Amino acid sequence: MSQAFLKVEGLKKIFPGVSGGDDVTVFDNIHFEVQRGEFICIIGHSGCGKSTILNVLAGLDSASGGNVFMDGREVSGASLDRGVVFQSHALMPWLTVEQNVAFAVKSRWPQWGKEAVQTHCVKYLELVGLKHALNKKPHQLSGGMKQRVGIARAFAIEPKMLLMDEPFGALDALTRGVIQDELVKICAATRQTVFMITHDVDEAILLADKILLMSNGPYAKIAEIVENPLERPRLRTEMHHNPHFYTLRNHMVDFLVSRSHKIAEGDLPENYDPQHPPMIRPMNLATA
Ligand SMILES: Nc1ncnc2c1ncn2[C@@H]1O[C@H](COP(=O)(O)OP(=O)(O)OP(=O)(O)O)[C@@H](O)[C@H]1O
Repeated sequence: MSQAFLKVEGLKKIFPGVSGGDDVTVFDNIHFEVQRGEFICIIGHSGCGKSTILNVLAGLDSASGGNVFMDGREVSGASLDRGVVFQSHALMPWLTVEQNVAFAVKSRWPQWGKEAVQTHCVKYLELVGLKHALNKKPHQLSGGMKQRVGIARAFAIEPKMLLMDEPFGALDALTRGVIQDELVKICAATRQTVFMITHDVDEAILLADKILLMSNGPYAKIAEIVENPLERPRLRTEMHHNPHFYTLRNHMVDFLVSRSHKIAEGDLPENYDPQHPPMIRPMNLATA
């Protein structure tokens, strides 16, 4: 069998207790794999450790145990091989839209000339609908436009893996929908491998190939890996007509409102193996 593109083995994170309190094991024994070109979403209640996992994958935080391998190499420290998009767009306010993207592109390909950098930046800014705003400064942009610049910048460095921590969390529903559609298009065009945190079940169904369901902490677990059966291309405005949509949606909502708590209290399936969390296919949920 071929090696997974990203392999997470036995990941554990302990944060030291505050003011002499006990240490907290946020999660332990986390195992999962991501194949090249896959879009993975992770869903779980606040505080279960999703951002911590993402930061470890990005190389911005270190684990207390376990390993992460990407493309056959152990991840240690930040690298342009992994692009990150956070909820806050983190743009440089003194640079224009194009210059913000160009800054990252020049770091990735320092040998490129001015024209090559410009063509590359414009291509990605066009993909997120910002060709008209190349010369604007961040303070002249709406929240949604700023987030689009962050997304264009992350895709433009063509990272081996893109990590997104609730990128649309701060946006209104309408803007969120428009940018989700753009993300669907840009992923289809680039076949980018993505690991994304979201709290939005519908967003995960629209975007993901697989959804990792994380139980509550401490000692949070990857309780299930849900395969998304909805064929691509998916349309936000039509996918609720797919016969699998509500089965999938109800399964995830049910996890969040009830099973995620029960699992945290120790109510795990008898044959649960953290190294191979149950793989759920919604068309046969009853027997999964
Ligand atoms: N630097 C830190 N020091 C101590 N505890 C921390 C630190 N960072 C995170 N934690 C704790 O670790 C746990 C997991 O945090 P994390 O931000 O990874 O959760 P999350 O699932 O991403 O939450 P949310 O959905 O609210 O963003 C939380 O209980 C948090 O308080």
